[in-house]
Amino acid sequence: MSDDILARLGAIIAERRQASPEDSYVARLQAAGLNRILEKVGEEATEVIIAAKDAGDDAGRDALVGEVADLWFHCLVMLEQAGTGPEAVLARLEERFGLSGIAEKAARERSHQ
Ligand SMILES: N=c1c2ncn([C@@H]3O[C@H](COP(=O)(O)OP(=O)(O)OP(=O)(O)O)[C@@H](O)[C@H]3O)c2ncn1[C@@H]1O[C@H](COP(=O)(O)O)[C@@H](O)[C@H]1O
Repeated sequence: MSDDILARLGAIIAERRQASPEDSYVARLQAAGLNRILEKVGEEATEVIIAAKDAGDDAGRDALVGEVADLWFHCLVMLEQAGTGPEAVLARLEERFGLSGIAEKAARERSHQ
């Protein structure tokens, strides 16, 4: 089922701490460490931007979806490395749901005065 795919993927990424880098791409990234993971997040973000510029037709949109999936996946690996996971990000989005970005920014600026 796709509705809990982020949670399921987060759980697999955490389990890969016990896996061998020979057999698992995630374990290989974890063994390589934070800088390598951040390098991958940066590469994937750049690929998303390039794909978004070229997403004017079905093939382009499909390529963009694939690049965003790569970025989300590598962000999950980064979150696990930092000791957190997708549940925390989903909870944050849930908290913000329905709150206009403009209203949120205004409230933040008032609290800093
Ligand atoms: N969702 C993904 C996923 N998305 C992308 N990728 C990998 O991320 C890499 C993307 O990097 P690039 O496009 O830069 O390709 P590359 O040149 O092969 O990468 P590098 O050599 O630069 O590392 C590819 O190797 C993809 O296979 C993923 N690898 C794993 N998963 C999930 O993670 C689970 C655990 O994976 P393993 O740890 O490999 O078992 C899998 O079952 C999947 O569900």
